Amino acid sequence: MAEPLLTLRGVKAWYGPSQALHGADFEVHEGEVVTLLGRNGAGKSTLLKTIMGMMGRREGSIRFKGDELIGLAPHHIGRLGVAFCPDDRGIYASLTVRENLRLPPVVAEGGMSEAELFALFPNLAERAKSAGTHLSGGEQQMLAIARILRTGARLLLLDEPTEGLAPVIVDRIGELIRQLKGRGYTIVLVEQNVHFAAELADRHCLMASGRITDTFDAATLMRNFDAITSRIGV
Ligand SMILES: Nc1ncnc2c1ncn2[C@@H]1O[C@H](COP(=O)(O)OP(=O)(O)OP(=O)(O)O)[C@@H](O)[C@H]1O
Repeated sequence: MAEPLLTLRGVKAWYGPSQALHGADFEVHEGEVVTLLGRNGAGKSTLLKTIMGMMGRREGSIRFKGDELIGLAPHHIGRLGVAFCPDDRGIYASLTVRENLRLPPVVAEGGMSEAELFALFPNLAERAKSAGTHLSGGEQQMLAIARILRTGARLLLLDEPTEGLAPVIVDRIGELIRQLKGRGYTIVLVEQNVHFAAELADRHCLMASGRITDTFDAATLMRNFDAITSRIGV
């Protein structure tokens, strides 16, 4: 098998004096959709933030396409083609949809144009001039994803994209992730909604106490759904 696109070995990270990752090992191959599942506080969001260089202190090794990311600043990691979509979506209330969309710098060729994005997200096209705060939760999530698709990043780190959204919007996001996979994007998805994750991902990694404790392929999760979901408390 080819080298993974992203490889974490013994990754540790701290919030001030408090350690949140305790030696996480994880890898993702190009074109894969992988979920991080686990109880609240297991370290899923922290793992994404650590990959993106957003944790003050981190140790271990994070290799992306041959580059070591530990020690690099977030903007530098972004320029290598990694993009992060935070769970609070990070939409600027005082900016319009179009301004929010144009905020992150383009880092590589092959990002989607505004016209392509507005075709993919017709709701955003209709609201191009509206302020970020006037969007529904679902529209804000779409905008947060659209924004990173413009940059040309090919590794997308999505933190709970379905959180707090109505079932019809959750379905739309699932469909979007499938389309992105079809276009060859690599996606790491933090998800509490295991039903949603189970239908989308190639692989599932369980986290507990700041480590990856198990990895399952999609078929194994489906076969052992009840046992696995009870382990992660959902
Ligand atoms: N800003 C912070 N300052 C200090 N500790 C934090 C901070 N954010 C998270 N933690 C701690 O780090 C650990 C991992 O949290 P993290 O948010 O990564 O968990 P998670 O698996 O994403 O769960 P959740 O779904 O609740 O976000 C927890 O013990 C949490 O209390």
